[in-house]
Amino acid sequence: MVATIMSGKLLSDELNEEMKLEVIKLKEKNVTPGLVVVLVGEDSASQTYVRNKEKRANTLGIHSVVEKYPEKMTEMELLRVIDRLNKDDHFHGILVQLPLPKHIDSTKILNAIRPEKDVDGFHPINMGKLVIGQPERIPCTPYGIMKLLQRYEIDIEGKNAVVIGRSNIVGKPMAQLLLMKNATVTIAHSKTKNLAAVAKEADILIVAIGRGHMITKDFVKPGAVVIDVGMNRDENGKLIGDVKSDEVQEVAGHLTPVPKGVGPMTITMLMYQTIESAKELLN
Ligand SMILES: Nc1nc2c(c(=O)[nH]1)N[C@@H](CN(C=O)c1ccc(C(=O)N[C@@H](CCC(=O)O)C(=O)O)cc1)CN2
Repeated sequence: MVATIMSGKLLSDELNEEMKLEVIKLKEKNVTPGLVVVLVGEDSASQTYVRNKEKRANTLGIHSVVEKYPEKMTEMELLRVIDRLNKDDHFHGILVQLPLPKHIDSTKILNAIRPEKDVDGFHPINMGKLVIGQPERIPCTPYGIMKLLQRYEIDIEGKNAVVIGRSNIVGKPMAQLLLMKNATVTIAHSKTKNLAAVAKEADILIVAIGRGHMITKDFVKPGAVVIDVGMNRDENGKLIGDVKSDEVQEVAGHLTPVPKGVGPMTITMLMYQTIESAKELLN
């Protein structure tokens, strides 16, 4: 068996065309969706992601501003920035690029964003709404994965889904979204006993561990759908996923590549939620 490759890049391109039309319609009603991205410090990967977000927003016709601040900025100063952006009607979405410098408590900062403008879906109100099955803003990576599963017509109801990783950004919201589609969901993590056996039960396996090539074919049930959220650098600096794709693709039914799998969908869903947030102005 050779797995079908689920291309986040292709789906992103399709959704971009739809979003461009949505933005044109909103502009005809005098609403220009606005996104502000706040970047603190000099992390080079973060700078790349922020640049990509800005580029994508511009392509779609979204008003996009990047506010850059020095590494030594204080928590209080950043809270004041958020307060100002919360009140600025030009912005329907506020995103604070993570990770923040260590001296700043990211939870405090994310909790200060107005939930309506929280296009990352990380605010406790938005997380809570997701948990009670009334989502309004959804973390972009798991949201993008759900769109990929839908696009590739993956049946979720009644399936065994195993999510490896329990972060607030990916693992927990991912499990919740799969549960909402009536999967039987297991969350596995670093303390899980016999991870390979647990993973091998999965019809849908979501891997967000952060360890390059850790998931070999021994973790995968034949025909399973395998979603690789990992973004790691190997010894040559090459981007690799958590899944050893060359051997897993011989066992899995579907597999997301790294790059061009889950990554592009994260940015796409950020744009999508910015547009949705702007649309709410019309209601
Ligand atoms: N506030 C947030 N911070 C961070 C998030 C987030 O969702 N919200 N996620 C990550 C970084 N990230 C977006 O911010 C992100 C990372 C990677 C990609 C992506 O498209 N990756 C490409 C490969 C890029 C490369 O070559 O390095 C791919 O997978 O094809 C998009 C978004 C942490 N911070």
